[in-house]
Amino acid sequence: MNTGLWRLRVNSDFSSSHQLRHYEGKCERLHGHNFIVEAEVEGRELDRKLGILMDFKELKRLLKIVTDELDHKHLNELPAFTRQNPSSELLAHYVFTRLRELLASHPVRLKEVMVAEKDSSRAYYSEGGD
Ligand SMILES: Nc1nc2c(c(=O)[nH]1)N=C([C@H](O)[C@H](O)COP(=O)(O)OP(=O)(O)OP(=O)(O)O)CN2
Ligand SMILES: [Zn+2]
Repeated sequence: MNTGLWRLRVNSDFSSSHQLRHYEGKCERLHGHNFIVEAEVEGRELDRKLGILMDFKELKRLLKIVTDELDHKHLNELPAFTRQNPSSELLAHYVFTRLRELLASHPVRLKEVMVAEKDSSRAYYSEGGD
């Protein structure tokens, strides 16, 4: 059964402080969030014996490597965010780029990453237009 498209979605989280430079309002001041992250991969070929696209365990392990890089940090001090703001949008871009590097040897395509400061405020990043 190797037709069609499968998508897998896993999540992780991290707790960090940040401040949005140039923001006119309270978010310019130092504050923190318990960020939630989701990542979705897709692929067309299942492992024939196991019937899985990619082991959820492995996908979660790789996502956790990335969220651990952000956990309990002041995000503005990380090299990726000394010049650009650690907004949800740019955090989603950061996680996407790092996770895609870690997925290089796996037969899946990273489709989308979501970062949420809270359940009601989510930013999504993807590439390729679909
Ligand atoms: N598009 C974005 N907008 C905002 C971002 C962002 O990353 N992308 N970030 C912030 C701040 O981080 C701020 O901390 C958001 O705080 P929040 O508590 O969500 O703001 P509110 O108090 O207005 O939320 P309520 O849910 O209405 O209490 C701001 N914007
Ligand atoms: Zn914030």
